[in-house]
Amino acid sequence: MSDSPPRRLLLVNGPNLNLLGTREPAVYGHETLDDVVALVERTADELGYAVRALQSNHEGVLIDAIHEAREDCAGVVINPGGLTHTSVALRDALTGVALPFAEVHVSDVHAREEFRHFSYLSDVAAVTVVGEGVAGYGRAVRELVAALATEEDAS
Ligand SMILES: O=C1C[C@@](O)(C(=O)O)C[C@@H](O)[C@@H]1O
Repeated sequence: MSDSPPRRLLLVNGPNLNLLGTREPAVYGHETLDDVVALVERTADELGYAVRALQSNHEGVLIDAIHEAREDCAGVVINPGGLTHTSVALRDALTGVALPFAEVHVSDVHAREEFRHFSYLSDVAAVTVVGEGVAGYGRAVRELVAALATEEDAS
């Protein structure tokens, strides 16, 4: 009999997302990173999941946290910030631990500069939510948990 998967999600916010609320409010709105964490915790809690939240401006710190999540998390909700458009290493970390993940962007990256249109993560993400503001993190949690349930049913 296999152990049931842990009821915990890792929430990862990458570079510059600590500035949410004051950073380019016309693009990212007025809600803060604390608001993001509270929303993700509340939504996950309703679905029976705990959350470990991490924000870092350093790619290696994000990669280490993703590696560690393999030990005790069922999935990852990640806004990689600018690393979305540049980081093969972050993609490799996520595919390497083989945890289903939801990619979130507060802004509509497809309606912005062309260099934001490409994501190194989207084709391997279980869920992608773009341009719904901070509320998009809530949707990402719900859709990721639904994907995890489908996976569990199939196993
Ligand atoms: O830092 C960010 C934030 C972002 O991921 C978003 O949430 O809309 C979009 C990225 O292009 C940008 O570099």
